[in-house]
Amino acid sequence: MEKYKTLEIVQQNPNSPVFNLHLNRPSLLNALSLDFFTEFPKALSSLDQNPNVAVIVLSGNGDHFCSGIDLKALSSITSESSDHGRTAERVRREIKRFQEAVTAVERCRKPVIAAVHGACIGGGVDIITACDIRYCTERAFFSVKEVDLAITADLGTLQRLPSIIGHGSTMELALTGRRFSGSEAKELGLVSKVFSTKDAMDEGVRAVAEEIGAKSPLAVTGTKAVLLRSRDLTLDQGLDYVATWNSGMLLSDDLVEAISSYSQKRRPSFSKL
Ligand SMILES: CC/C=C\C=C\CC(=O)SCCNC(=O)CCNC(=O)[C@H](O)C(C)(C)COP(=O)(O)OP(=O)(O)OC[C@H]1O[C@@H](n2cnc3c(N)ncnc32)[C@H](O)[C@@H]1OP(=O)(O)O
Repeated sequence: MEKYKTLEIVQQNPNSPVFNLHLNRPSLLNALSLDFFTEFPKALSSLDQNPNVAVIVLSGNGDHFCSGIDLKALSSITSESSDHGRTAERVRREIKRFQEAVTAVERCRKPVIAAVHGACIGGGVDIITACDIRYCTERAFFSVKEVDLAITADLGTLQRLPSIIGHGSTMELALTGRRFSGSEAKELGLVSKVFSTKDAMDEGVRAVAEEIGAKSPLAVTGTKAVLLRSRDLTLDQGLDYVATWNSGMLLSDDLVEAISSYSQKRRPSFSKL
């Protein structure tokens, strides 16, 4: 397994297709450094390419999920030179690079589940809104904090959060930057479930991930791909897209196995992707 400065990949059980990806700068509450934006897409791509991986669980080492952009990294990308045009072009390129790093979660064919405890602030919210499923603990707290740093949030929250919790709630959270709790995140639909403790969340999320990991990899990756694509299409275009997708993917060994295991009353067994 590759080594990273800001991340850690753990396979808890060698027979399991569930891999954990940990944000790993716990002394700085997993603040997102420049290295993170290079390493995160690399780590996701390596998990995506690894046939032993079916599901990825993203969480934070230490007491918090993520305290947002590393405030030192932020000052390094905005440092001024005398040429405003060139400075602006460089800053734009950096923002695009950071955006691509977050979008790597969506580019990964395999489901990525966010498990949030403690703080999930700014860039942390950008990351979890790109994830496929979100859970948190009772002590988790969230903030779309950018407005308080005089920043228009630019790594995906303003684009992805509305389709998760609606335009009005996104506007209110992004304009106020206020902190909200795990239970409010559940009420809003940002997370699917709130667990009482981190241990309970780790166990509950692992069970969900194992359940998804035992399903047809073709159907799981197809579901992720089609749902994400359909978000940005009209209904008719989305239906057309899935018809074309399934004309290529439906007639698979997985379909034969799903039907025969059902009639033989046994658990299906699918080959890796
Ligand atoms: C181009 C732009 C791209 C992206 C932009 C993204 C925007 C954002 O992400 S906006 C959000 C930025 N983050 C914040 O404003 C959060 C700052 N942190 C906090 O508010 C608090 O740390 C806390 C999360 C509420 C937790 O508080 P507490 O438990 O009291 O811990 P602390 O003592 O404050 O922190 C411990 C240690 O970590 C350092 N630290 C925390 N957050 C960051 C950070 N984001 N960047 C750098 N360092 C951070 C903090 O300074 C402490 O370090 P010491 O050396 O011990 O002082």
